[in-house]
Amino acid sequence: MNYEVVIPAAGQGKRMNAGKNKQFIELEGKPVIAHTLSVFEADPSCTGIILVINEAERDEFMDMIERYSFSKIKKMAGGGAERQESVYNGLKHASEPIVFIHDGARPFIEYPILQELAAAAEREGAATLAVPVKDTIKRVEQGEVLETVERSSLWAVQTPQAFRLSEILHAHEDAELHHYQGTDDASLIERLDKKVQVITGSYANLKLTTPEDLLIADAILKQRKGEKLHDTNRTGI
Ligand SMILES: Nc1ccn([C@@H]2O[C@H](COP(=O)(O)OP(=O)(O)OP(=O)(O)O)[C@@H](O)[C@H]2O)c(=O)n1
Ligand SMILES: C[C@](O)(CO)[C@H](O)COP(=O)(O)O
Repeated sequence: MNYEVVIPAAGQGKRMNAGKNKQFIELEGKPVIAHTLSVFEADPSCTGIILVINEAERDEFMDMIERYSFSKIKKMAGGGAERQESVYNGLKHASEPIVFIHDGARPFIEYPILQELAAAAEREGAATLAVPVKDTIKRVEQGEVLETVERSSLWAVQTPQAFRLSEILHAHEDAELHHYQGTDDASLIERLDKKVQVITGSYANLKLTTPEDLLIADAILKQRKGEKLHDTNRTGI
């Protein structure tokens, strides 16, 4: 099933504290955003990529696109002050009935799960990847525990999230109208009392947020490289 993807990459990476947009941090010599784009570039069902960027970084993005010969980027939209605004700016350029939204800062998404997500979005209207939380979660105020939240139904939500285009556009329009700020796009659908299907993702699909995430990122890449080498040796290719 075909889809387009909106990739917000217009953040500042404040928590990463790298002195630049974290999209341009290199992992094994390749910028984070190039790792992310490569997955969608390689997926035949992805018909177009809408990349959302800071205008001030346009030249840097253009150089990266040329260097890796990405051919599916149909639009580079300008980012907004918050992620939600950046995504909405990108969505306005989408045209496929199914659209994915995926953080530029999640470079480890893997190809096989994308079809499952697209099918769920077509069937249910909205779908997200998520994983069960591993830690005990407590509600805390002013350094004091208020309660321990029952963990069995808590999931950590990831991207991609997939939607019928008409529905997510309407949800963003309505959120803007009512000044609602969510931390993901699925929550904009939820506030309209519509269903969001959960597809179990992978703990490796982490969002690079703080410096220690880069250590995990290196380990994931090394492990994947090792796996590829192992496959190549087995098949003799
Ligand atoms: N105004 C914004 C804010 C975020 N993003 C993008 O949304 C994704 C997830 O956001 P986050 O991890 O919070 O990234 P930053 O906003 O860059 O990080 P920070 O909050 O630490 O500054 C990232 O790919 C980021 O580039 C965006 O396009 N526009
Ligand atoms: C959308 C998201 O990736 C879901 O986990 C996440 O909420 C975006 O990151 P932010 O730090 O809230 O901008």
